[in-house]
Amino acid sequence: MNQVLKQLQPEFNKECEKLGISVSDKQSEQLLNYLSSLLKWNKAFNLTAIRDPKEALYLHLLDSVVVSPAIKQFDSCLDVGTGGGLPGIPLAILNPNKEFTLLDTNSKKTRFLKQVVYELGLKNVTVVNKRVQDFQSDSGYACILSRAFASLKDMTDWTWHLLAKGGQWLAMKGVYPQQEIEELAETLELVESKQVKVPNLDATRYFIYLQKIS
Ligand SMILES: C[S@@+](CC[C@H](N)C(=O)[O-])C[C@H]1O[C@@H](n2cnc3c(N)ncnc32)[C@H](O)[C@@H]1O
Repeated sequence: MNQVLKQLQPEFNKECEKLGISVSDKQSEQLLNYLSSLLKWNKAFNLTAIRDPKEALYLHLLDSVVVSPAIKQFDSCLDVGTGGGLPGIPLAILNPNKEFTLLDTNSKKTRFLKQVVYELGLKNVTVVNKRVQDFQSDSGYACILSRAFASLKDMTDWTWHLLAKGGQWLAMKGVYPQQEIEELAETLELVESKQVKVPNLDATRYFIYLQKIS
């Protein structure tokens, strides 16, 4: 593991505890090993603009960890436009009993993800290299989530066929997406919007839950 991250591990564990998110020693190791790989392979795979380990710890890892309580009601999740695995990999580490599919159209990124899943021994993750519009699933997903992916309209249009009956979309947004909500089709409804504070992140996070109107 990256030595700077190793030194930051107690701080990371404390932040998780303050957030009320329980992280075992093994999960903490896996989370930091994942971040370490992301930073190590960044140059080769072009995974993130953030290069500083401490910044990445807060802006990537903790920003993903805070999603964990928000998906507790879902047993299967599709992380669409997952990039280097955010928030999908941290969520899969923290929720070994849920199934995660991490999808991205960029084959370099999915190659990195397959390697990470293998190295961390994650049995609950499937990595898919496809445009989401071309991806099919038999049973669909209870939750389709995304971080920094697309407008709410594009996200829901492109993944409409992948949501299981009774499922919900969960979009992570940096500002409240009033305009995007107004542009949504009448066949969709806003279930809930939650404001979430991420440690060391000046901006507020908004979790937007959407569902189909039946
Ligand atoms: C800005 S990155 C965000 C990555 C990650 N979710 C994060 O928060 O760091 C958006 C990702 O969406 C992927 N993407 C864009 N359009 C896509 C599509 N139609 N289907 C699948 N992936 C797509 C891109 O390849 C890119 O990796």
